[in-house]
Amino acid sequence: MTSPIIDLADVTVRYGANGTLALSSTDLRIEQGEFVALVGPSGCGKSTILKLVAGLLQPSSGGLIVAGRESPAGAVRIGLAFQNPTMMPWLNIRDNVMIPLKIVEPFRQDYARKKRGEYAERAEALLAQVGLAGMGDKRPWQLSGGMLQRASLCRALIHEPQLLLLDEPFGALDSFTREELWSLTQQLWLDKKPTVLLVTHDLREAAYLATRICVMTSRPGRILEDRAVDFPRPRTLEMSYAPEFASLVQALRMRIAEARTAPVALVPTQPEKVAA
Ligand SMILES: Nc1ncnc2c1ncn2[C@@H]1O[C@H](COP(=O)(O)OP(=O)(O)OP(=O)(O)O)[C@@H](O)[C@H]1O
Repeated sequence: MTSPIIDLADVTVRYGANGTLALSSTDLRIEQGEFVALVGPSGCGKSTILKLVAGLLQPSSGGLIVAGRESPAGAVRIGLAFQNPTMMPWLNIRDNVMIPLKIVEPFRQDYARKKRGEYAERAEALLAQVGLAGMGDKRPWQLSGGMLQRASLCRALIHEPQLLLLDEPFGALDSFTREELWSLTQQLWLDKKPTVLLVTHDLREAAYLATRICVMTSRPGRILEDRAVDFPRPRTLEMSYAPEFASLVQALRMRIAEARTAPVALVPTQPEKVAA
């Protein structure tokens, strides 16, 4: 058996001394190439897990291993996309997409030396793949929300991350655009098979995209239920209206409703450090 790319073992996160206990006794193992959706009541700690895995936060107690290391920084190439695709307004879309290549090694050195043209072509190819052919010269304010989110996906993928962290990336979009981007995200995952951790409130989205769905308890969050999603690929919107798909979504909805009304009181079992 291979070791997991992400391994949280009995993790606690408290924000500030005597502050919010966001996670308690949280265990989560994710194997390379999985597409895991984290769902649960609002404020249960989903984004906190993403921040831990991204290396933006340290556990107050418990163990965190990402790609075999205790510190995620530098352990693995990570791509990030959030609900609000923040773009640098002074850069065009192509240059925004290329930002990770200017920052992340080994691309950084080559970017400075010789490969800018080659990288620009890579950005254009990705933009074309997400339906933004010819948009590279536009400024962020010239694009719609859906177009910006597509560009943000390109930026998350341009440096070929082994780990893709998505925090409600489609939450602000209308339902038609959102569903288009599900299909696109599925295709991008099938092409390169990065490990994906997706935080979402949209249970249809989770069922459409994920190989596994982890339902969390209300805060302090931990994994309440861990379900494999076995629908065949590529999944289609038609499939998302089939009875077995609808019953999965309904079961998840019920589970989250239970988690909201019956908060689980948990006491940390190990000495805590305090998160910033
Ligand atoms: N930097 C911080 N300082 C203090 N408390 C925080 C901080 N970040 C998050 N929290 C608190 O920790 C808890 C978990 O937050 P987190 O953002 O991880 O939840 P979430 O499940 O992603 O929420 P939502 O579904 O509403 O986006 C919440 O009560 C939140 O208010």
